[in-house]
Amino acid sequence: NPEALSTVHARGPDGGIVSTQPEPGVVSQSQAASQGSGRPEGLSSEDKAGRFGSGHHGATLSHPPVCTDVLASVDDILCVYTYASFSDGRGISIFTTPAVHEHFSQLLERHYSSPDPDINAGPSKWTSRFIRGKGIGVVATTALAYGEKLSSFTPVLLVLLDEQSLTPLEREHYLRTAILQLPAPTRSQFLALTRIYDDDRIEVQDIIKANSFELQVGGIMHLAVFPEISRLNHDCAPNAQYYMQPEALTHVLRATRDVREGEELSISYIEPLGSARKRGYHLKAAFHFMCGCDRCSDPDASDARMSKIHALHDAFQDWSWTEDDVPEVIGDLSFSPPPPSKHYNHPITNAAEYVIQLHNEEGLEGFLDTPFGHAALAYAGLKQEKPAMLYAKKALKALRLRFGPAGGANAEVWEGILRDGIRKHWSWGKRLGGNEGHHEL
Ligand SMILES: C[S@@+](CC[C@H](N)C(=O)[O-])C[C@H]1O[C@@H](n2cnc3c(N)ncnc32)[C@H](O)[C@@H]1O
Repeated sequence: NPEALSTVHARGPDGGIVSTQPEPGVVSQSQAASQGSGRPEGLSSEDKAGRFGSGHHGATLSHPPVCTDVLASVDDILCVYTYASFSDGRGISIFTTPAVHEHFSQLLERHYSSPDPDINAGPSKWTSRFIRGKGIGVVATTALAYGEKLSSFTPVLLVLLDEQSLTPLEREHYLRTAILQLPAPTRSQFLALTRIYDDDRIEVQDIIKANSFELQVGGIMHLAVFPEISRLNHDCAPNAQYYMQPEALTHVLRATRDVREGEELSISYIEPLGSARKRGYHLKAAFHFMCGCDRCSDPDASDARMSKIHALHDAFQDWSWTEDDVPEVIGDLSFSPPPPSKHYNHPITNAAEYVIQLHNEEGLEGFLDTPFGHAALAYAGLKQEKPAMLYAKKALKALRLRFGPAGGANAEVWEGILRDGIRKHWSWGKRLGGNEGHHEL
C-alpha cells in the first residue's frame, strides 16, 4: 500500500537511512561474529559461535552481518548477510534469521565447491530491448524449441517474507545495506530495475515489489530478485515458464512452445486459468498495468473457452459416472479430434482431446499437465492402453516442465503408471458401462 509506505516515520536503527556504501573487505563468518559493527547486542557467546557459524566452510561473508533487535513476528533477529564473491563476483545478499542463514550458507557452499557452468551463464538466448507499452522486455535471439532450457539464475537478493515487525523505512535501511554491499555491477543492475511506486525513500522495497519471486530457503518463504529474469514481461498466454530449485537456489526458465527468433519472451505473473476480469484485476492491483495480451484483448472468447475447460475438468474429476450416464457437458459435445490424435472415437476421450485443444487455442501449452492427465485416465477408464500410456508420459513431461525435474506432488502417480503399466491403476475400465465388452480391442 503506497499510502502506508509513504506515511511512516523514519526510525532507522542507527538514526536514518544508510547513505554511504559500507567498506568492502573480506570478513570470515567467525571474524564477523567477533566484530562490533552491526552485531546485535545481548547475544550469548553460544549464539555468536553457533548462529553466525564457525567459518568452517568456503562460502565466506564479505561484510559483517547487520542485524535488527529481536523482532516479535519472527521471535528472532534478522540480519543482512552478503557474499560479494559468490558466483564469480555476481554476489548475493540475504536478509533473514541466523538459523535460515546457517542453512543458506550450506547451500552456497555447494556452489562454491562444485560450480555449475550453466548457472548464471546467460542470458545467451535472449536480449532485452524496449517494447512499446511495456517498458523493457526480452526477445529471443534464436529460434527456441518446446521445453528448451533458457536460463538458470541465482538471486542477487533474498528477503524473508515478513512485513510485520519493521516499519517500511526501518526495513529499507537493512535492504539498502544488502544492496550497497553487492558488487558494483550487480548493484547497478538491481537499482536500474523497474519500480511500482517511484518513492525513493523505499526504493529497494519498490524494486522488490515489481520484480520478486517467491523462493523457499530452508523451508521458509523468501522474496528473491533475479535481475535478468526481471526484464521478462507478463502474458496470460506465456511462451516461457519457470520453476524454482530451492536446494540449488536457482530460478530455471524453459520455453513452453516453439518460439521464433525475434519473438518477445513472456511468463505469466498470475494464475492464468482464471477469467479475464480476475486476471486483469490481479495484474492491475499487484503490478499496476493493464494487460493487452491476445487473451485479454478478446475476453469473451477467452472466457468461453475457460468455462468449457473448467466444466470439463470438473466432469473428469468425478468418477461416479460411466459411459452410460455421461455428464451433460461431455454428452453435449460433438467434438471429433483431428486425425493425428484420433486414438479412439468415443465421446469421453473426444472430450479429453477437446480440453487439450482448448488449452492450445488459449496459448496455455505450459499448463497441459492436468489435461494430459485427464486424457490418460479417460483412455484408461475405457481400457485403451496405448493412448493412456502415451498421455501418462506427456503428463509427466508437462509436470516436469512446470515444476522441475521432481515434477511436483502428482509426478509419483505418473511415474508409477509408467513403471507398472496402466492396467493396474484404479482407473482401468472405470468408465465402462453395461456394454463393457463392446469397447474391448
Ligand atoms: C518485472 S517488470 C518487467 C520488465 C519491465 N517491463 C521493465 O521495464 O523492466 C514488471 C513491470 O513491467 C511492466 N509490464 C510487464 N508486463 C507487461 C505487459 N504485458 N503490459 C504492460 N506492461 C507490462 C509493468 O510495468 C510491470 O510492473
